[in-house]
Amino acid sequence: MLALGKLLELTLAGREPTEKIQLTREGARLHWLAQGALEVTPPASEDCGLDLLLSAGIHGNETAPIELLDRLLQGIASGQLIPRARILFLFGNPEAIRRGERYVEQDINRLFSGRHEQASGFEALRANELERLAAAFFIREGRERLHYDLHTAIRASKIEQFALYPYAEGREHSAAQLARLNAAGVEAVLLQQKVGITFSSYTYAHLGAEAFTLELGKARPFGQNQAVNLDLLEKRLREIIEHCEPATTTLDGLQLFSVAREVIKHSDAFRLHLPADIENFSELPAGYLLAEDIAGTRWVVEEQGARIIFPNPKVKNGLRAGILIVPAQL
Ligand SMILES: O=C(O)CCC(=O)N[C@@H](CCC(=O)O)C(=O)O
Ligand SMILES: [Zn+2]
Repeated sequence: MLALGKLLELTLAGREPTEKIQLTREGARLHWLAQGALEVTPPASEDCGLDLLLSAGIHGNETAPIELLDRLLQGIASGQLIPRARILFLFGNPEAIRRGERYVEQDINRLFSGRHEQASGFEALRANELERLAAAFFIREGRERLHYDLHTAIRASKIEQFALYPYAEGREHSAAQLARLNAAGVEAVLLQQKVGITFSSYTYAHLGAEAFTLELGKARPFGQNQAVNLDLLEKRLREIIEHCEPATTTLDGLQLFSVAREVIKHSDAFRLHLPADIENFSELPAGYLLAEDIAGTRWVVEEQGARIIFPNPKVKNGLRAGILIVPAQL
C-alpha cells in the first residue's frame, strides 16, 4: 500500500510525509495537502465528474467515522478501491483526535461560515484552514459537489443513524440526495430551516455542495466501535467512489423532521429539565417545561409531536443546548 494511505497514522503522530504526492498503480494521484488532509484525483479518463468531500473527526472522540474514512483511503492506496471521483479526505481536529476529546478549547463545528474570524486559538485557525481546503477543492465549475461530514453522537438515540440537511436561502432540499441517504442506511433526516455555523452548513451554503452531517451511532474510543454498524454506508460510499452506484429514488421508510426551535443556552443559570440519560429523538409532550435560563426565560414545548435531539446543558453560553424537532415532509 502507498504510504499516503496511512493518513490517519500520520495525523495521529503529527507527522508530515516525506513524499507528498504518490500515484497508485491504476494512476490515481494521492496528494497530502496539510495535516489530516489528502486529495485523491483519478486519471482524467476515469473521472466521473463528482467532487466528494469526506470529513470525520471534526469532533475528536467520534472515532467510528474516522475508522471508516481510514478504511476507504487505505482501499484506494492499495488499489482495492478504484476512485472515479475526485475526493478530499479531511480529519477535522487532529489535536482533539489525538487526545480522544470532542474538542480542546472550542467546538470547531461552531466556528464555520466566518465565526472563526471572531474567535482565537488553534481551533479557530483550523476551521479557517478547513474552509480554505474545502473551497479550493470545490473550485471547479460544472461538477457535482457532495460533502458528508461524519459524526457520532454523545448519547444513545431512538433513531440510530440520521442526517442533518443544512439550509440556504433559495435552495430546495433534494429528494435524490435523500434517496441516496436512505439507501445508505440513514433512517431519518432533519431539514434545517436556517443557515448554520457547522462545517456542512458552510459547504452547503457557501460552496454550493450538497452537504450533510451524518450521525452514525454513539461516540466511543478507537477500536471499540463494534456496535456501530456502518456496512450500508460504507457500501454506498464505495459505490459512489467507484461510480457504480445502483439507481434509487425511494424515500420509503425515511423519516423526515424539521427544526422547530434551537434551544440556546444564554447563561450559567441555564437548566435543562431532562434526565441525563435521555435518548435523542425522545418525544416531549406539549406544555412540558424543557429549560429555564436567566431573567425568567422559559422554554416550554408548544409543538405537537415534538422531539429533542442533542440535549446538552454543558455547552458554552451562546451555543445550542438542544434542538426541538417536529415531523416534516419534503
Ligand atoms: O450528540 C450531540 O449532542 C452532538 C453530536 C454532534 O456532534 N452533532 C453535530 C451536529 C452538526 C449539525 O448540526 O449539522 C454537532 O453538534 O456539531
Ligand atoms: Zn460530532
